[in-house]
Amino acid sequence: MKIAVFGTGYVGLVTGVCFAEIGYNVTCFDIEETKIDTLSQGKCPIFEPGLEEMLRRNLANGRLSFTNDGKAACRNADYFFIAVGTPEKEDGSANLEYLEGAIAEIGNNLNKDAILVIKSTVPVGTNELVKDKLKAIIPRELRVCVVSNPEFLREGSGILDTFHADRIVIGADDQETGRAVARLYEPFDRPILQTDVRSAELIKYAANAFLATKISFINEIANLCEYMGADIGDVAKGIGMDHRIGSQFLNAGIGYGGSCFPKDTKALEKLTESCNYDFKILRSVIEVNSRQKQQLFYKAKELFGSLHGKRVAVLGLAFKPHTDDIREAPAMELIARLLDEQADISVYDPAASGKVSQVFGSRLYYAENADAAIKGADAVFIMTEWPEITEYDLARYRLLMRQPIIFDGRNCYDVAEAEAAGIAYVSVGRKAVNVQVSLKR
Ligand SMILES: NC(=O)c1ccc[n+]([C@@H]2O[C@H](COP(=O)([O-])OP(=O)(O)OC[C@H]3O[C@@H](n4cnc5c(N)ncnc54)[C@H](O)[C@@H]3O)[C@@H](O)[C@H]2O)c1
Ligand SMILES: O=c1ccn([C@@H]2O[C@H](COP(=O)(O)OP(=O)(O)O[C@H]3O[C@H](CO)[C@@H](O)[C@H](O)[C@H]3O)[C@@H](O)[C@H]2O)c(=O)[nH]1
Repeated sequence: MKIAVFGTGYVGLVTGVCFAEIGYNVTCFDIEETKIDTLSQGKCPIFEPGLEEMLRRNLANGRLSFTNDGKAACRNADYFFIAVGTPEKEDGSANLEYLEGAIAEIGNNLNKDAILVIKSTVPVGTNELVKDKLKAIIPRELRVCVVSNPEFLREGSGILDTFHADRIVIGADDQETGRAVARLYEPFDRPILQTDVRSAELIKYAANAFLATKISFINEIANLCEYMGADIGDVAKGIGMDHRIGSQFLNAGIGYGGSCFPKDTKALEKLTESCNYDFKILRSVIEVNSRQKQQLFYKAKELFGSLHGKRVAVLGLAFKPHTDDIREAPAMELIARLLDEQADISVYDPAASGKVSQVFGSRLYYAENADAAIKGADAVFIMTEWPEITEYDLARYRLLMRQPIIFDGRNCYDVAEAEAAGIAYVSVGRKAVNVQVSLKR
């Protein structure tokens, strides 16, 4: 049995590697030649602990291979897993051009009956369009069934999430095809939910929209805490202890980023237009997030008046720890604003500096470590809660900065400790100490 995976981005790579790990024969195809070359040499272009070892192991045992030859990838494949990107278009809707490219490649090279499984996040109704497109290209005697199998892994923990998935959703209009895909997943021994195709497509958007809602909700409560003199740490803990609410995704901060929540919430909003439905909560979630991303900057502006010529250090650039992904990272938006203000910026991230330098080039100073970034700074912004940043000794800010002022978007430090250390400390949803600032309304 042969599995062909289309797309070797994060999802495609983790899917291919994990299927090989449980014993399947997997060929991964991508249109990017350099990516295929790198992967064929056992080098992982993505930062994730453990992924490169698993990649190498399965290359060596012959279960995993990479190619940019579409014909070779398709030949004799029983299952096609589509994991190409579905990025945001300018109007917020999902761009399906990569999906269309993959479908054309498969349609033109198919040589036997197969099952096509769509892992990419796609608007409701896309699987049906894919089915129609394929039907129009493939030889009449061949049969391809299309199945929706949305992916729920998180960046940085993709392998763990695959082997410990809360659920595997399989949407098929033909029960037998759905069961065939379910059997493929049996070795993972995780709960499987079989649904119709449209429900599976919507589950993906609904899950991301719900998680984004939880984040925007707690960020609004954090803002209320600042106005009302409460502490978001205690409030989040107090509500999260109710099992009906749950404690996860209640970390207030500088808004959600990454390659999924921002694009998928906007795509779902766009999708509601097609049925003329006003999804009021979702619209607010998006708005709240965009305002939240600006809060720390506004607080700094209020404090300094002008940031022109100020030495500013940004600690943490990735949209979250344990990844080098900077897509929609709050730090990127902050840096753009600081550059507009003509601040003098040094940055540090354990993994993402290389990617940031491809965007901002020599306009930033890329420090080797946190010490070098904050040395001589007038202000520090903490944007990603990497362990080495959350564990960074408070006393070093006093020692190394020109004046110890921290804008902490991830609530890394205890407020009382920052106060006792004589640091001007501004965090989210907690009282500012040794300084006075207010929120942007
Ligand atoms: N990144 C995540 O954590 C995550 C999690 C769940 C779901 N998703 C969804 O999964 C999909 C893929 O996400 P990603 O982050 O892996 O994307 P990505 O943009 O990192 O990678 C997509 C890959 O597809 C390749 N590609 C484009 N056209 C192709 C074609 N015709 N044939 C073969 N390969 C082609 C690109 O070269 C690229 O390597 C998206 O729909 C995304 O929304 C992503
Ligand atoms: O309490 C929280 C939790 C997360 N975030 C932020 O939310 C964003 C997304 O975080 P996370 O969900 O951990 O990362 P992703 O890798 O983007 O994963 C999400 O997006 C994927 C792509 O669709 C889905 O598959 C996953 O289930 C879903 O969690 C990041 O900016 C986090 O900083 C918060 O601000 N507060």
